[in-house]
Parts: sequence; C-alpha cells; structure tokens
Amino acid sequence: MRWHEVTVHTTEEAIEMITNFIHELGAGGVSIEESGTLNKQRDTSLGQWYELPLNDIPEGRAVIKGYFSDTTEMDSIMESLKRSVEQLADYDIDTGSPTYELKEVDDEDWANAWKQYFKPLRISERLTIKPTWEDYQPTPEELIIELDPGMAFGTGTHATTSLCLRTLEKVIQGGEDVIDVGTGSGVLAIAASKLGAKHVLAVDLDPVAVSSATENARLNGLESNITVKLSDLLGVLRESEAEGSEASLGVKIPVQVVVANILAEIILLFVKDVYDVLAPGGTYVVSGIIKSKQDDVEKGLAEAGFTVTECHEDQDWVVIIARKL
Ligand SMILES: C[S@@+](CC[C@H](N)C(=O)[O-])C[C@H]1O[C@@H](n2cnc3c(N)ncnc32)[C@H](O)[C@@H]1O
Repeated sequence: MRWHEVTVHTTEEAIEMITNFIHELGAGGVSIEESGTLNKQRDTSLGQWYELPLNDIPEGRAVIKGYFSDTTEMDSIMESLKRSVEQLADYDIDTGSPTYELKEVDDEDWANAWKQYFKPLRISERLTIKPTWEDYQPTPEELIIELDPGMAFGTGTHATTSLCLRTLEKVIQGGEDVIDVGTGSGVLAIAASKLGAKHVLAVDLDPVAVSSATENARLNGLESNITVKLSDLLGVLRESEAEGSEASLGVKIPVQVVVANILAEIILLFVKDVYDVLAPGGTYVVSGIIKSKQDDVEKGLAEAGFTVTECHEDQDWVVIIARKL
C-alpha cells in the first residue's frame, strides 16, 4: 500500500503537540526522531545517566513524520496542520521556523525506517530499554525492558519518558499497586513492574497504544502483572465501580503510586481524580510538562491537596514528584 508521508522539521519542544495534531488529523502512524548527539547536557540531579543513539539531527531539533492513507485529501490536511502549528506560539511553544515536506512512500519503508535509530538504551543505573530485534548482553544489576513500540509513543528516548523512568527507579520500593495513565508503548508500566510493583494498571485513550502496551507486557513476561485498559484518563475506574467489576483492574484501589506522562493541559484535568485514587502517603509522578507550564501544574497539584516534594528537569521538560500526605 502507498502512503502520504508528511515531514515536519521542528524543535524537540514542539514534538508532543505536533504529534498530537498529526494523530488528530487521522494519521495511521507517526514517527519521531530527535537529536541523538552524545554531548547533550543532561540533568544528573537524580544521580544517574543515560546514553542516546547517534543520528545527524541538530541539537534541540526533531523530525516528525506522519503517515496518511493514499485516499486522504492532503491539501486540507497540510493546511490544518500548518495552522495548528502556528497557533503553538500562543502557548509559548517554540516550533523553530518549521519546514514541511510531503511525499509518497511504500508501507514497508515507514514501518521500519525508524528502527535504525532505536538501539539498546541505558536509561539509569538499573533500567535499560532493549528493542526486541537487537542483541544485548546486560550486566547482572540491569533490568531489561524489551520493547517494540510500533506506532505508540514511548521508546524511552524522549526526555519526559526517561525522567519518569529514573524517578520510578527511586519511588518504587516493591509491592506497590501502580496506575500508569497514558501508557503508550507500556514502557513505564513495564519499568514499574520490573522494579518490583505488585500490579500495574496501564490505561490509554488510543487503541494503538493499548495493543502495543499489551504486546510489550507479554514480551516481558509480565501479562499477569500488568492490566492494560482502553480508558479516557481514569474513566475506567468509575466504569468498573459502577459495574462492580473492580477486580478486573488488577490493582486494589487506593493505590500507592500513580505515574502520568501526558501534556500539562491534560494533567490539570484530572489532578483531583489522582488524589482520590491514591492511598495516604501515596506518590504521584507526573511529567509531560514543558518548563513554562510547571507553575500551573504545581498550583493545580497544591489545590488538589498534594505536596510537591521534588522536581527535575531535562531539556525544558519537567518531572514533578507529589505526595498525598
Ligand atoms: C507522551 S505519551 C507517554 C507514553 C509513555 N507513557 C511514555 O512515558 O513514554 C502520552 C500518552 O498519553 C495518551 N493519552 C493522551 N490523552 C489521554 C487521555 N485523555 N486518556 C488516556 N490516555 C491519554 C496518548 O495516547 C499517549 O500514548
């Protein structure tokens, strides 16, 4: 099958928003490539480090590709996309004078092209992400996350994902029930489980993410430790309570840890729901927050009753650790 490939050359800062736009316009898949230079400044405040594969994308820049079926009328798609990207300036998101390309490609080209950049990635002292198709010899202390993200978000290379992974490594002590909101490829749910969580409920609004996370949980032999559900934020909790089917969630409410790597605007929509679902003493690990939105999210967390205990940054992105005291 032939596809229309739309390429946007932009900044790392704009990745999440532009990816969302492309999905909303009906793309069958999106691929993201960020700068992979090894001399990037990294936040080491969590006392850890990680490695990135190399590519030739300049520091701070990113290349986003969206794929639309060959029956799509592309003029209006390109127009809407450009309009939405222009409007990001209103939200202080720097898109770096984006440029656009449109061409036709074969199915096989785009389904596999991104794989050359996805290599085993040591995220922290203990967590390493390994693409399923790569060979890797771990050291005895490493926990390996086998991953084939397909078209779902979450290879671990994005700053927000790695910030969450490094934070989970500190937060998970063993035996917790955990909810991962916006699980994408399931990378955070799998990490939580490998770090010792008792059970993880992983939810996502996107059916592609739900099947990717389900498959990745299986690849890691964690299908009985991770329950993946299609859900708009924590909606599945309300539905299961109404139906009396809470047991199907796998976790016992209230839980000890919630992790969410979603845009700040979405995080603010369900802060109170997270507070209600956490046990006293529970921890909320929240990322997907661009630095300019950090104050808004901290304010929302405080209003819901949380105490912010730590914040860490990487490339303009922030992870916040909040506790329900
Ligand atoms: C930035 S990705 C994070 C993926 C993965 N957790 C990671 O850390 O790499 C955000 C995910 O949130 C999902 N999402 C966005 N809005 C959502 C909503 N209202 N309810 C559930 N999931 C949502 C998206 O489909 C996407 O998979």
